[in-house]
Amino acid sequence: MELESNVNIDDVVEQEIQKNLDFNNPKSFFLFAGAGSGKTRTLINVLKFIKKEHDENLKLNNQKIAIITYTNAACDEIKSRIDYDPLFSVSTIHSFTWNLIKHFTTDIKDWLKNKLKDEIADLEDKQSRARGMNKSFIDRAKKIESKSKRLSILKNINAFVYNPNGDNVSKDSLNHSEVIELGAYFLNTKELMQNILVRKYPILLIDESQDTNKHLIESFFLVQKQHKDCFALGIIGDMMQRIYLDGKENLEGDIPADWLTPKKKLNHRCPKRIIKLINKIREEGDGQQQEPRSDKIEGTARLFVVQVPCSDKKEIEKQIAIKMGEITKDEKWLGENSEIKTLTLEHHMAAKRMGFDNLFLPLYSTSRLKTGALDGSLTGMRFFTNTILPLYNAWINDDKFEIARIVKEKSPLISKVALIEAKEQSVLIEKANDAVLNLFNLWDNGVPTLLDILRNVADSRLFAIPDTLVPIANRTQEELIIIQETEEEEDEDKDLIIDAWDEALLASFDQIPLYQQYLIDEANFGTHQGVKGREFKRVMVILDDDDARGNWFNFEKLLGVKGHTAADVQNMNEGKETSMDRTLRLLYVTCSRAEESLAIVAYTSNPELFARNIVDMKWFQKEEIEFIN
Ligand SMILES: Nc1ncnc2c1ncn2[C@@H]1O[C@H](COP(=O)(O)OP(=O)(O)OP(=O)(O)O)[C@@H](O)[C@H]1O
Repeated sequence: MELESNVNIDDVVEQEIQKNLDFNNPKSFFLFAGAGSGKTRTLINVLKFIKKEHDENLKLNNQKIAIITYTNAACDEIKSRIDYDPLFSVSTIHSFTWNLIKHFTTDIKDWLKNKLKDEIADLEDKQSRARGMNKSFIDRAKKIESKSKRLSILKNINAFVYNPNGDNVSKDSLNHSEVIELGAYFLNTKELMQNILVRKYPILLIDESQDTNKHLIESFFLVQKQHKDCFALGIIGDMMQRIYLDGKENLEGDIPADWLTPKKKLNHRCPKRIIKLINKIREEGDGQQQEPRSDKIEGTARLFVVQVPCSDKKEIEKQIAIKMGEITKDEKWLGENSEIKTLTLEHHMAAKRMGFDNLFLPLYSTSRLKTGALDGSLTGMRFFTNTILPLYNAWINDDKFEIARIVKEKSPLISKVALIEAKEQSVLIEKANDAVLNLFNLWDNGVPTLLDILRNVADSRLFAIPDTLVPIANRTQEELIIIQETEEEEDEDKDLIIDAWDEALLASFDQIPLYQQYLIDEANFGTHQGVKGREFKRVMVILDDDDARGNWFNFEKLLGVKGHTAADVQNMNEGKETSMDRTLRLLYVTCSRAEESLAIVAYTSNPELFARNIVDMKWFQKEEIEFIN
């Protein structure tokens, strides 16, 4: 008997949202949409409906619909699918927030003035209690100096600048987190800002809401609450796919009772077997379940359990791919031309395997730098990836035009102002050329460290040094000696961010292109974060706590091979997030990328127990598990 098709069962979700898009009485909604449920398609259909039904009215009122997505690529995709219609303003959270606040120069100045004053007072207080000259003392002095300088030039700024995709190192610029903080602060405290928002955009739709900055999400919730009659929020997301630390925990639980909460049931991406697995994984989380499309294939999921310690992991994974080729009869698992996406749960593992760990790990292990290290937005990192690396590439390709273009665009030595003020412009240009030559002399004796490069650029002033790196770049010889001599001292007031950078900058410059490749996900090897929203026919998910290090993720604990620590138990009792929650979510995200077949490779100290637990949890059947010793 032919099974009845279910492929249209989610049409009601769009209809429900559309029906409630009444501009005289708008209803906010939280659309629950699990992996592969076609969020983008729903969003586009809703936008097309708005265009058809409300275009004229919106134009008459000079209003637009705002859509916030997570990445520039997602913005481009949506814009192209709505034919670049100006009725819709599609942007990332950073550019949306900046457009909202950018004309409030005086208010931004006040906010920044207070923030800098507080920070300086706090640093001075610590300085006054310091026991003597040591690394922390020197670092703090540099920070006081640079913050005081920023404070003193505030009054001269006529307008702030900010580029969501840029370096933001000029004196009048704001950085990414300042823009987000300002947005949330203004929305919470300024009625005018709220009115501007709701007047301009009667509907604000937020995609990937689980990873959108929690402070801003809360501010948008507040605006909605205070402007219910003329403003609706549409939040689209899946809490099981929350990856960044910035996102709001338990977003779903905070949705007001009068909102619509439609749910998509279908998964259009994965085959039946894999949906069964991700449903089981999800049972351990929020319990939401999906249905496969009735026209989907069965697909394949296999678990390979590897005893650790073991030798060559690369070879083991190669053999597993061959086995998957035999099981699935799919040649693309095999050989040189195989098309497999290997995903890891942990960035640590990816960094180590790809060889940029010295650079990445110190930053990634520091909680305030973690998200920036993951998405490549740290200004300190961008200095190397977006200025030095392109310059270096131009240098090895002997591309003089490109070198000149980068220097012209970025060097304060030949900035417009400097050239206007100069008596002889040619002198400045020569100085910039010498600085470039001098920089590349560093490569004469092998690949320099990032610290060598930083110091060289700080000396020549070829490029502006990002604020975070200034204390490190400007250390004098005497200070370096004191730092060396006092390095081992215990100091509870030490600056974790500077310390992390101190360690990261010891990495060789060679690690920058590898990190960059990882960021833009060119490598065949990725992590959950790089593959957000993507899909691949064949997926190999690697679980390896040994390589993962640290207590951020731990699949052996999740699967009962290792016991919970006292801290885990305490966190669980207090309802706080644990490494098991995070691991579960990442497992869900990675496994749900597979369109046809999936191999999970688990490196574990106790293969028998691991396999037994996983069978008990009904994630896999015995026949689907293979042991590798
Ligand atoms: N109504 C539909 N009919 C057929 N295919 C669909 C439908 N909706 C989505 N798809 C397809 O299903 C796949 C998953 O869709 P999409 O990537 O938009 O899901 P998603 O909700 O963003 O998933 P995730 O959160 O896992 O990234 C895509 O290949 C998409 O083209």
